[in-house]
Amino acid sequence: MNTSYEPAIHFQQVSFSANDKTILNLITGSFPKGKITTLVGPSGAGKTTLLKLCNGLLSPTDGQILIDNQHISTYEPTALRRHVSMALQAAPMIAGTVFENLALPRSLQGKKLTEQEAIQYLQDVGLDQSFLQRPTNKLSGGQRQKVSIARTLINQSSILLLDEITSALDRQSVQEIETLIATINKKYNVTMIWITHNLQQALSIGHYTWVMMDGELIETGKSSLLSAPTNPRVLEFVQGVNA
Ligand SMILES: Nc1ncnc2c1ncn2[C@@H]1O[C@H](COP(=O)(O)OP(=O)(O)OP(=O)(O)O)[C@@H](O)[C@H]1O
Repeated sequence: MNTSYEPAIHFQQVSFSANDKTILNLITGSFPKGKITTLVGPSGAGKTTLLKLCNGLLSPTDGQILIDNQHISTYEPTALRRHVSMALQAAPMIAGTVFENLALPRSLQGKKLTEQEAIQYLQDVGLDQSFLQRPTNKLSGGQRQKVSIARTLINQSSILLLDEITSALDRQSVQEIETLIATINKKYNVTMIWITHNLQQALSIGHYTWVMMDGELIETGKSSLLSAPTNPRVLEFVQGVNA
């Protein structure tokens, strides 16, 4: 990984075990500020576990995690979740309207979101104001993902964790979400860590990539490393995915 970039998140010798099983083993590396880094690797490699360590949903068994140069444990948990937001494949929503879902992050802080602000956030994700009063159970998969992303914008998070947000979507929605993420990344300078099984997506959208296998970080660097891997384990993984 190019060390000339300021890290938004730094892992130093981080390990994580659960039920006597080592899930992550001595992970050291950084996620550059304002850039999109993809996390790729076979199923069970530990990618989601690593993401959960980044926003305090899990705590390391060993090692240190720094968020914006500050030890993760020094953040108050709700402040950390605002600073580091997460969007999931299922885009979980509360029953109710899009507006109620957008207002949720604010209401949890005892604050209000105006309709005008909500419309602005919807525009940011390419949805018009007619969506405001729509029930979330009437949204398509792509629209749900857009609302879920808008909700993270309301937190004004500087770091966004994306866990396979396009894997359940049709081709057109995938393209729309990819464009949206690239636009948000540039517009708000948000650092993004994106788990994807789609190597083409990792190549085209990610600036950097982490390749994980069996709980270890086996390669990091510019995402172009995925197109011509020199590391034999990465090559084997890429050939397996493309087979
Ligand atoms: N709390 C836990 N206790 C025991 N094992 C766990 C726990 N959480 C995760 N694991 C195991 O750790 C490994 C890594 O899981 P993780 O979900 O992080 O992988 P992943 O790379 O995100 O996989 P996928 O691509 O399939 O989502 C898996 O074998 C999983 O079964």
